[in-house]
Amino acid sequence: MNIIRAENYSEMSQLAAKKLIEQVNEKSNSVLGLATGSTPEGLYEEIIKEHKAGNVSFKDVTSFNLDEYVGLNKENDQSYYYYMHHLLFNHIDIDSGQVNLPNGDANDLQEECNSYEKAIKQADGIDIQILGIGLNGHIGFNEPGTPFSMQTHVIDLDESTRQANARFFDSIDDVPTQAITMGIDTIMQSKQIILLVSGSQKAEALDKLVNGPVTEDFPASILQKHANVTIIADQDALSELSE
Ligand SMILES: O=P(O)(O)OC[C@H]1O[C@](O)(CO)[C@@H](O)[C@@H]1O
Repeated sequence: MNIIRAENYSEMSQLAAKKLIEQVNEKSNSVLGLATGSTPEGLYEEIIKEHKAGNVSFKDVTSFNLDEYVGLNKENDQSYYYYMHHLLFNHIDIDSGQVNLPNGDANDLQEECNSYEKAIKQADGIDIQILGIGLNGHIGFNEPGTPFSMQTHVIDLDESTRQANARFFDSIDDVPTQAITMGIDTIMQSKQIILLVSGSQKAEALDKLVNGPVTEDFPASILQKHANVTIIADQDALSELSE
């Protein structure tokens, strides 16, 4: 794993934007895997800035997001559909027909998972996947104990994940109990992975990801087995990393 040390959140976001923009400028029809949560917000701000400065175009790009809450429709301001459109897609020239998120409001969730997985394969896989990490080691919404062999599936959210994400909702009762997420196998098939980590509260998770055993009890540990992973972390997140 390649580890890039950033001074702070802002530098982490700039370095990540640079990598993603390089990818798109090299291959205009890149397939991007995108993440939500607090961590990539700065990355999306940087991308918008660079796009507005004329340094990158997304008109031929396809995107697939990692996950979506079950039961929230697209208009719900807590859905990841809403997040992605408001924080990124509405501000760049990506074709709205080329952006993909799982539909957490689908009648048949299993069918939705199957067709999402199929769409990724039909796009010839993900060129570059952006990841954050949960405090419990989740990537996407693959909670501890999720088999590494899983493809896109419905997951019951850990109570700790619901608590961690409650900050975005009016109350913990409003946090969905399930999500659709790309599986670990789906994520591992990405050609390149960029994982962003910021803040001292993620320091222990980062150390476990890099130095701990590869185990389904800590899903992010599987990244040790991927051939092309870059971790971009800020000083606070790096504070517990044993060399
Ligand atoms: O960046 P945050 O908000 O700490 O979230 C960490 C991870 O949790 C998720 O938001 C899912 O809970 C992931 O998409 C994200 O990478």
